[in-house]
Amino acid sequence: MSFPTTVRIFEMSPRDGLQNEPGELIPTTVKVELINRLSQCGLTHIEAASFVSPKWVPQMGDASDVMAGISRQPGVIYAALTPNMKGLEAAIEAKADEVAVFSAASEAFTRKNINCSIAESLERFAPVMETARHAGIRVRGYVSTVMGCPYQGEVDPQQVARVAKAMLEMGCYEISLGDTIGVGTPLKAKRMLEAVSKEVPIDRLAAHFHDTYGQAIANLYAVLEEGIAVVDASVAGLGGCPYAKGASGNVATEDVLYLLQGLGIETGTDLQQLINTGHWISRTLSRHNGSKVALARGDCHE
Ligand SMILES: CC(C)(COP(=O)([O-])OP(=O)([O-])OC[C@H]1O[C@@H](n2cnc3c(N)ncnc32)[C@H](O)[C@@H]1OP(=O)([O-])[O-])[C@@H](O)C(=O)NCCC(=O)NCCSC(=O)C[C@@](C)(O)CC(=O)[O-]
Repeated sequence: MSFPTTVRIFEMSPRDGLQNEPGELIPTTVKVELINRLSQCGLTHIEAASFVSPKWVPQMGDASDVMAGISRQPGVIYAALTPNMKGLEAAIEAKADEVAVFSAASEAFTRKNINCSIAESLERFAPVMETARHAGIRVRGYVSTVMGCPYQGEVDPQQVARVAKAMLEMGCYEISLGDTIGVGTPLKAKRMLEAVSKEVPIDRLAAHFHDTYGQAIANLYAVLEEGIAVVDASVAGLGGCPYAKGASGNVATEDVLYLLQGLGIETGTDLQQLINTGHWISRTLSRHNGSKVALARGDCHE
């Protein structure tokens, strides 16, 4: 395979980036400003909110207010996580452009994350898919723990392939493969992708890599080489997972963009504006900026 000529970045920071932020609840105004700034950078796909139980993920409890507060830009998709019908109904009400259902390749992780088995999660998604289809809303699917699980350890690539296939057959337009705790390495990433792409065409797959072990950029390079053309990333490397202790954020969007620019791959995103946004949100949350590119470029030039 060879590298794709264009890559779509799916920006995760307002959802995956903020859902696990410790301490006080992040003000809705900060989330809204983050999303607006991201859309000004040229990003066209932003996961803006999560309609999950606020008892489980308190930081996402203001999802409806966030969706109501943003300045929607033409051509930008504002997406939301919806684990069940209750979430979907709220997301439709909030005018989410698309939604996402999420399961995992590990039974133990699925139980901790959404309180059911993998099979039950798929059953729960069936009415979500049906209702979203009637409402004309596209549904993305996430498979977590594709390269390792914080509870069960090793994860069989064939199991990742089975769950990904089931979600595709259910009607998900794209399956995002989550290295939830960032334990993957390039060879592992390639082997996992090899197994999954036998069941799901590569142009229906996305890479969602966390950077816990500092391997996310290397892993991305490996899967881009195999033809992956959709990458999930989070500005300033914001994030973690509430049900994956010790997991750090998604790979930083700035670092992904720098890699892609070096490969001559188009994304339509402004790197300097993204760096400024990463510095701004890191300052606002009093948080270390997890982007190496942003740190190398120094302070913001706003
Ligand atoms: C799935 C449930 C709801 C099951 O949770 P449950 O407790 O089994 O569900 P339930 O149906 O018994 O409901 C319990 C309570 O939650 C309420 N509830 C029920 N559903 C909703 C909803 N949609 N929105 C708001 N409230 C909701 C419901 O009304 C009820 O309220 P009560 O009667 O106790 O007052 C719960 O486990 C949950 O919300 N989990 C979310 C976990 C989560 O958000 N994890 C992070 C996202 S996944 C991720 O980060 C990985 C990813 C995608 O990034 C990829 C990767 O990196 O690998």
